[in-house]
Amino acid sequence: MQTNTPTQESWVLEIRNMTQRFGGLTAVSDFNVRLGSNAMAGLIGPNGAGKTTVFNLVSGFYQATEGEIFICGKSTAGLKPHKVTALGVARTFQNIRLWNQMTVLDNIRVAQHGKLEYGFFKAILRSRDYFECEERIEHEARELLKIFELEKYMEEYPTNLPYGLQRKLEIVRALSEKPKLLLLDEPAAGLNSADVQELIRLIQWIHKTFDVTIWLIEHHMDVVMELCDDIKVIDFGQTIAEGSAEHVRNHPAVISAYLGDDNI
Ligand SMILES: Nc1ncnc2c1ncn2[C@@H]1O[C@H](COP(=O)(O)OP(=O)(O)OP(=O)(O)O)[C@@H](O)[C@H]1O
Repeated sequence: MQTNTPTQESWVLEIRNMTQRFGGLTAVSDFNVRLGSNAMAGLIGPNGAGKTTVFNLVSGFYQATEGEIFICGKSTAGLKPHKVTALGVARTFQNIRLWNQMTVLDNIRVAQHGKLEYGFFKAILRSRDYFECEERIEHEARELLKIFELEKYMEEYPTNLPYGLQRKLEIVRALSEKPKLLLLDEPAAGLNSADVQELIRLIQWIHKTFDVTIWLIEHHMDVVMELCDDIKVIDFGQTIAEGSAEHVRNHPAVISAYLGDDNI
């Protein structure tokens, strides 16, 4: 999957020959991908195909059994998730993972602490750096919530928000980390059709407005087909097709993988 044809070093994400085994099960097999800056790509496949495993590998939750992953040319080998985040990867989850004991505002503020410019001692000593940094984080969090029209929920707890807004908040939280690569794992899961349409518009707007590469897993085919220029299809961990929505939709291997599934 190649988008915007940048030079070799400037792929936002490059995965080379990645394989992931869990005991005797090969969840992902010889997987390759290249995403350039500002790409909007999709990863689809039937249940259990290996999609979330790919995201877990890219975001450092798993270390690949074989192969390599590069974020903007830097290898993620051996890096813990927070170090991968620092390289510019942010994600959302299939099942929303917000911090429900914190307010909406604090969810955004805390997410930004991965990129703090002051250290432990400056925090203890309450130095000027500490206060300036905290002020900036608070300001940015408020601005972001305003931009996404969530400011009236700032002091609410996430569970008090309608489900569609919780999904949106999770995306905003991921964006607050200023990622170069945003991984969205089934953002439309559980949404009604009106909310799905709103989500499509939201993702299109984010893509147009922010300098970020978006990679999306989604079971709603209309969402993937409408949003993504480039779609990769996997089944039992193997890549079975890739290309435009039109190409993938009519590919015999894809039709066969989804046979009996009304979604395609
Ligand atoms: N930590 C793990 N340990 C053992 N097996 C795992 C683990 N994570 C995933 N698997 C297995 O790997 C395979 C791929 O799972 P994965 O969750 O990546 O699929 P998926 O395409 O995201 O599925 P779905 O669309 O249903 O979410 C499945 O057979 C799953 O049971």
